[in-house]
Parts: sequence; C-alpha cells; structure tokens
Amino acid sequence: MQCLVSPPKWGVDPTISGGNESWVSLSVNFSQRSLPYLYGRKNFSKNCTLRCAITKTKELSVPSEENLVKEPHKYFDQVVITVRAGDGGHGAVLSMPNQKPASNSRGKFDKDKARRKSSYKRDFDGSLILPTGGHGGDVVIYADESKDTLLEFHKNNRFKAKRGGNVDAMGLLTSLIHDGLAAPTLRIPVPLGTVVKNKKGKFLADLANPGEEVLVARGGQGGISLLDVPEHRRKRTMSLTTNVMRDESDKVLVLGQPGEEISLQLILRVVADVGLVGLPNAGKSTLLASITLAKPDIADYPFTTLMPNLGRLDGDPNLGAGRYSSEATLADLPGLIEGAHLGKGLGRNFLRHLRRTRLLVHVIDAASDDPVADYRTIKEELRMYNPEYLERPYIVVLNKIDIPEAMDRLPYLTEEIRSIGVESATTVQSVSNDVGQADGFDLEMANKDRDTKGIEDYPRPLAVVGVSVLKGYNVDNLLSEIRAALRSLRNMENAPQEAEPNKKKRH
Ligand SMILES: Nc1nc2c(ncn2[C@@H]2O[C@H](COP(=O)(O)OP(=O)(O)OP(=O)(O)O)[C@@H](O)[C@H]2O)c(=O)[nH]1
Ligand SMILES: [Mg+2]
Repeated sequence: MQCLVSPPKWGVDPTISGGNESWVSLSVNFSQRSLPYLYGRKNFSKNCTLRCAITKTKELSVPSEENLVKEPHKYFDQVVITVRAGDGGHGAVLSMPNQKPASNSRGKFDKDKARRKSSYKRDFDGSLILPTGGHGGDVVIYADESKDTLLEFHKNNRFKAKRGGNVDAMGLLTSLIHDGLAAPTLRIPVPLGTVVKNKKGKFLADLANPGEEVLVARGGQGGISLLDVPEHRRKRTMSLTTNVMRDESDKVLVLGQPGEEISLQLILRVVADVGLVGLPNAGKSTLLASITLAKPDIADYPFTTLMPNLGRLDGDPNLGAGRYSSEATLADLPGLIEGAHLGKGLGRNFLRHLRRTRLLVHVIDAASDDPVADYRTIKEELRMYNPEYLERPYIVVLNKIDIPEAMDRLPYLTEEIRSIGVESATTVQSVSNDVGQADGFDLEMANKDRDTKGIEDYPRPLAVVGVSVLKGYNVDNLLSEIRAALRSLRNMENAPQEAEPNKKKRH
C-alpha cells in the first residue's frame, strides 16, 4: 500500500502506524519549528494520529511472466479480470412463408424446403411465431474446491462468453454455437473464499462454500425477426404478427443486444478455522505437516512459506459421534516480522487471511534468543493490524524443546507467556463472514481499542504447550488442546445467544 501525504508541512513526515486495506493510521510528530505558536499551549500534543480512509486502492499492474514465477506470493490473492457476456444473436428479415407446396425447381417435393417452412410456427390462436436470435452466454463465477490461488488469472484475465445463434434469411437458426439457440453460460472457477467486487470496490459476492456462484455479466438478448411483406399484404399479415417491417429503420430491431462487460476485483481470503502464526522459522509448516496430510515446504531459512498452506484436521476418532466437532482446516501462514503490518517482510497481505479463522495457534521457537520477545512481537503486529485478532482464542506452542536450552527454560517461558494478558481467554468471538461491510469488523471500535489497549489488555492463551514437532514430543497433547478449543468454540457457536442489551455489536 502506498500512502501519499504531501507536502509534509507540519513537521516530521508522517509514518503509517496501523490500518488495513480500507484505512491507515498516520502518526505525525509536530516539531517546535513548524508550529511555534501552538507550542506550550494548554492541550497541545506533539503527537497526533490521523485516521485516513483509503478511498481508492491502486489498481494492480499486470505482472510480467517472470515476476509471476519469481514472486507468486505477491499475486496469488488479488487480481483484476474483465469479463464480457456473449452478444445476442441477430434475428432476420424474413419473407412471408410460401403458400405453395414445398417443391424444388423440377416440381418435385423438397423435404428440406418443407422443413424450413415448418419453422414458421403458429401459436394456439393461429398467430405466427417468428424465431428470435439466441441469448448471449452469461458469465458466472463459482467457488471450486480444486482451485488454490488466483495466480492463473494474471496470465489470463479476459473472459468472453459466446454469442447467441443468428436467424438466417430462411428463418432457420444458424447458430454459431454447437448446442442450439442460446449460448452456454461461461463458468469461471475460483478458489473457495474468493470475494468478488466490481472495479470501484462494490461488494458483489463472497464465494466461501463449494458451488456458490454469482452471475457477473448477463448475455445480450437476441434480436427479433421481422416479416417483410408487400404493402398490399401488410394489413392481413399484421393480424397474424406484430413483427412486420414497416420501413428500413425497423431493421435495427433485428440486431442482437450486446452482452454486458465488467471489470472485477477478485480477492482471495483463505478459508480456515485455525491460523498458525509466528516469526519465520518457528516451525509452523513443520507443525502443519505433522498433524495434517499437507506437504508444505519446510526449510531452515526464513520465509520458506510464501503463500498460505492449508491442511485438513480430521475429526477425533476417540470422540465417537461427536468427532466432527473437532474437524478443522488449518492455515499455515507466511512468517510475520516486526513491522509486518506496515508492509515489512512479506507484508500485511497475509494478515487479512486470519480474518475468517476461529482459533489462532502461535508457534514460537523456544530456542531463539528471546522467545517471549518473539511472542510479544507477533501479538503487537496482530494488534496493529486488527485488534480483534487478539480477542480470538489462541494456543501458544513453544516449539523445538528437543534442543536442550529450550527444554531448560520451558517452565520459565510457559509461566511468562501465561502471565501476559487478562483472564478471559474463554471469550469466543464469532467470526464474521460479512466481508462486504468494512470487511466485517467495527472500524470505530477497532481504532479506539488500538489507541487505548496494549497486548496486556487482551485475553491470555487457552493453553501454552511445549513441543518438539520435529521429534514428535508432546504433539498429541497439543493436538488435544487444539481439538478441545475447537469443540468448545463449536458448542458456544451452536448455543442460543443470550441477548446483551447495550452491548455494541462487533461483528
Ligand atoms: N530442532 C528442531 N527444529 C525444528 C522443529 N520444528 C521445526 N524445526 C526446523 O525449523 C526450521 C523451520 O521450520 P519451518 O516449519 O519451515 O518454519 P516456518 O515457521 O514454517 O518458517 P517460515 O515458512 O519461514 O515462516 C526447519 O529447519 C525445521 O526442520 C523442532 O521441533 N525442533
Ligand atoms: Mg513455513
């Protein structure tokens, strides 16, 4: 995201200190030199935070083939495409059906001619039914489970449905398509979780579930057919049909209507119940691979994961009938670093993929220089991006306890991390899917929270678990904690909600 404030009249250049894709916070530090007359006055504050709504997002430039291969993570979750529905087929100017028997030039019965004549059908009251041009193909976008990213749309970002069939001068439908008069609907598959907006950002659809679809462009209507009859027969013919050509200007009615054309933004929001967050190299992908069948890349260098990986956690077989309550989709997100909410590292793009998660799992490298500081960094980044993320229930994983130093300080780290926050970790916030309105969260409340609350003011973790994902130490215990959290979340979501008067609705 780019933010332009020019010129920096009032002092030091403003810095972006928070926000998301619909707004940013700018921190401005006034200098004495720039505002001498205000300095020293009562109520004057040197620091000020301005909240600016982003009204227009920069249009995505078309990435080169090379960039798509080299930096797919920049392009996998957003794209602008243009779709065009099919034009309607043309009708035709027809002559009045011949009354004579269908015979060819040698006076013999002509089967072909007879078939053509029969295409001038009559209604129950004897009026003529004239063929119309075929309807142009509509364009529909639908959620397809087999798709993961929007990358392919950068190479192929224009779609055109077929046009409807024309009526020929004999009154036959000479379609330019194979299966008859109306052109087929062009169906474009996108990954689950794709939000469709028009170019100006107006929300059109949120395709979160398999098979959900939205009609984005309507095909043009086919043109009508007109009968061209000599003047003396016109009156009689008009008693059979209103589609009689009066003069040359009527011919315009024969033309099919153009199909709609529209540019669309497709924005992918990963659909997962559990989000794995942490600094690069903490072991998030290793954890995903160990508890699901996913096969993410794992390596001993930061930012191995460039795009979210999804894995499916099956229901717990020990739970019998209730096993499905602990089924879940897990998303392993690229590593976050300090300043990610401002665009550092792989940036803030990935933070939005936490929006639909119910439970967060913080993965910390317990063998790092300062695991508690790492934990605080991640929490701070989440807070700056969207304070609501800190209200979601979460589990902290202290990973790599196979390393002796990590194992030695495990009790201390567990105690420290448990003590950060307030005692209300069982609060469950329902996760909104209403991405249409300010992406589903209360902006005003979020801004207030960000200014007045620090990470200590948000709930403590549901559990802090020491594991070695690599060696498999204590992973079963961690899994039990994740399943238990998912079960209680589902139970709470299914329980009838008690009305809370005076409480402002947050989602
Ligand atoms: N000793 C030890 N190493 C581990 C453990 N878990 C993961 N690792 C190693 O840590 C390194 C990073 O693991 P990843 O799973 O790629 O880490 P990540 O958090 O996904 O990293 P990014 O994708 O860069 O954000 C790899 O070399 C893993 O083998 C563990 O329990 N013990
Ligand atoms: Mg990874």
